[in-house]
Amino acid sequence: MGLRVVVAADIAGYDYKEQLKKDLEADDRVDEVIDVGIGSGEDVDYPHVAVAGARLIAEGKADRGLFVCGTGMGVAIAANKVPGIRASTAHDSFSVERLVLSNNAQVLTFGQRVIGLELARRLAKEWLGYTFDPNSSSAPKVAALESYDTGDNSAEAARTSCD
Ligand SMILES: O=C(CO)[C@H](O)COP(=O)(O)O
Repeated sequence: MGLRVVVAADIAGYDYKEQLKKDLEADDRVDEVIDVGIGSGEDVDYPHVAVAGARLIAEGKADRGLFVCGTGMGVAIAANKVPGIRASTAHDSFSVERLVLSNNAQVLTFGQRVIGLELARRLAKEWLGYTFDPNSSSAPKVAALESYDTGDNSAEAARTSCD
């Protein structure tokens, strides 16, 4: 089964979002692209579109998010406000890989004012190819993140590497 990817952008990320959306729609690994805005002629600030997109993932209606604003940082910060969501900007190949394989992040963000369009398109393609391995050495660290999110303090009680 292919991925359901939600895309979102403010006005500073709109042009990239439109191109990335086309790329995703043409990609065999993607079953569905859900666009939560902004649409043409709209102007909605980044916190609102990013939270709307992240909520779809938290509710199980989408698997991943690709969000764009001027820097990528605003949409990432906003998406991370939604419990269960892990989002970050990544503008290089290694970071995109680790965002999935280390952090099991559902949301990748780009800054339209920071990264070139062709690099963003290439990184988005690479991103689709990664799948988190729940048996990897990164899994307990992601579980610890989740436990801080839910307020379950079991991971903090069992922590081994920060003392
Ligand atoms: O990049 C943004 C937020 O991180 C956004 O697209 C522009 O925000 P602003 O600099 O506050 O206008």
